[in-house]
Amino acid sequence: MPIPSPALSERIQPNATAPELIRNFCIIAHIDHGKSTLADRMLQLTGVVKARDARAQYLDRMDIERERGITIKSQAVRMPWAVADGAADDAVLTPYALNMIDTPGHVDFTYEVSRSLAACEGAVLLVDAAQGIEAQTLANLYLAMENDLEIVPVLNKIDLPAAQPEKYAEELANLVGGDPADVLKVSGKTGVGVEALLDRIVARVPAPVGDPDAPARAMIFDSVYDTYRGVVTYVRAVDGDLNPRERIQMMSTRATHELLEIGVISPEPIKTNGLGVGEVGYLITGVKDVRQSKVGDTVTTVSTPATEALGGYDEPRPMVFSGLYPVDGSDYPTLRDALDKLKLNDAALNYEPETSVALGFGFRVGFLGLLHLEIVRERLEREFDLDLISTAPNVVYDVTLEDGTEVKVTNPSEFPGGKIKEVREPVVKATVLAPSEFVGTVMGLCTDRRGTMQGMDYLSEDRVELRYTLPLAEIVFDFFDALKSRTRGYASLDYEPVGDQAADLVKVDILLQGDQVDAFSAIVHRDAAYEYGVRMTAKLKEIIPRQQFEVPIQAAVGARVIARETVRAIRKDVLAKCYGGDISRKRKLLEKQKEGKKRMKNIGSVEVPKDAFITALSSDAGGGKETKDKKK
Ligand SMILES: Nc1nc2c(ncn2[C@@H]2O[C@H](COP(=O)(O)OP(=O)(O)OP(=O)(O)O)[C@@H](O)[C@H]2O)c(=O)[nH]1
Repeated sequence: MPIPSPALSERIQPNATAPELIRNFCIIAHIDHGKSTLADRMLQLTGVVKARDARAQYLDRMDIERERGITIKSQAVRMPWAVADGAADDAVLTPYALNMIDTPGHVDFTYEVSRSLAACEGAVLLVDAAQGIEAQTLANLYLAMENDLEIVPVLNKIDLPAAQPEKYAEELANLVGGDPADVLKVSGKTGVGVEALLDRIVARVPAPVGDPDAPARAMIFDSVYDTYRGVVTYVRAVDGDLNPRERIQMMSTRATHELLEIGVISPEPIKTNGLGVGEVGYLITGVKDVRQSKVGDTVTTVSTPATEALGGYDEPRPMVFSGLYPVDGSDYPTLRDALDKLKLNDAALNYEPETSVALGFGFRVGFLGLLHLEIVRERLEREFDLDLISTAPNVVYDVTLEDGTEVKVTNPSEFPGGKIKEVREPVVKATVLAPSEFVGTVMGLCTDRRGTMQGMDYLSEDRVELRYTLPLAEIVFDFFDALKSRTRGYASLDYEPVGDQAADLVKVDILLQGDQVDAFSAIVHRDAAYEYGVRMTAKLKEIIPRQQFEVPIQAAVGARVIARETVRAIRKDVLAKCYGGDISRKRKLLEKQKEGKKRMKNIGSVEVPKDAFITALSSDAGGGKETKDKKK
């Protein structure tokens, strides 16, 4: 006989914190498969968020996150959930504490995803019942399996008319192993099946294990800058315990801090007397900069320090660089202050001043990827009221000269002109999932973008997984856009950096009247140089206003000009007053005019309004395509 379901109010009593009553889990999903909606529903069901306080995507706190409907920073919430154990007639309710760690879903933030996963014992693998498995479903699943997490497969959005729960339950069961009948079917929107999912989490996700008597060790999986409280560090305690007023030490840097406050989020911060084995909560130390509290680092106490850190951590490594310039040059100091402030909250942000002939004073900024670039730019414009222009994004190149000197190039205009022995560029391992009818199309695109095929698998009859190695630079431009448009939006993409490779790359310079315009220099494959040159010169011809003299626009590789356009001079009609007259007089006037122009050309320089550069750059920048697509 099934155990009668207890009343909801009985199930959400405050709960104990013994490790065996704790379940730490996260939800992993492809973008837009409904992770945040499901998380909201869980918060509401467990009484953590009262219905009247509920607002869409409670966990996504940043304005940008809410507007775009994406999760950038992970957050952790504790929820009470009691489960009936024992026989039907004398069932007792056991109160559990469920810690839900919300993870970002976008490729740019894979490192944050993997740290959040390391803080859990289980993962709800959420798949849209109308879409099926997508590239990030796989990428996140593999990350979860690497972390030995118990996977709870779940189909979401079963309320949609287009949902095909039976078909995708089978696909999902094939992927994670198990019976299609075991795949839970829920709707985050209507709440159907969510209680059963909470019960399944308690039943399937293992309780945390750790040694309560060992020196304290807790892993940092997120840290956020708060204007009032300084840095708030989210940790998962593994061994021992952390208590208020203790001095703690960061194991990677050996820096020590006093613990001012310790607590859990449910869903607002609640102070507690400490964090023990398996618990997830926050620490406040008065540190003012997130770089002193690094994601992936291990926290221990100064009095009895642990000797071994928990796993390693990666420094966030910028993959994509772009120049950021204020449209109004006098905003430069504001931009500098704004970047300094943002950096307090974004350990991955990285910048140094640079100047450009065309754009004036600005910064070369390193980002984790294109979405990161766009978010930073948007926050700068919105939170600091700045008008910015960003140059086309590029990756980092390692250049070895013939004399053995090695140069790291983050700005194409600094690409060395001398004798080059080798240029290396970053490559990624890309996974594309697409309906099988598009296999040829996807292969064609990847080959065009210098990809090398690594493998291909059929996930089901009509869905294929293609694996390629591709230069990151090729993805940075418009790969995602091209992929989506060629597959009518059905393909999905995920990629991760896997090192670098030597490539035949050249720098294409754009010259106006013989002068190099730094903002337009680009590093491209030798075979693509001509096309880039022709495209840029044609575009500039359209936007550069006509001058008193002729302006040549050239694209050059080294000293060799590969493309040329000319902005015609405004020709004053010197013959206007010359009715009739003989041809020699006309010729004389024209000769004289030509002389004058030559002089002007020599002494004058091209006057190009900054707007023209801005137009050219903004229509060329590859940024933002992924998010634009997402917003649909
Ligand atoms: N019909 C229906 N729509 C849903 C359901 N769950 C989510 N949605 C919708 O799907 C869209 C994406 O949901 P989100 O919860 O923002 O998706 P997400 O996975 O959190 O997205 P990221 O945070 O960007 O990874 C939204 O428009 C939701 O309203 C559901 O169960 N049924």
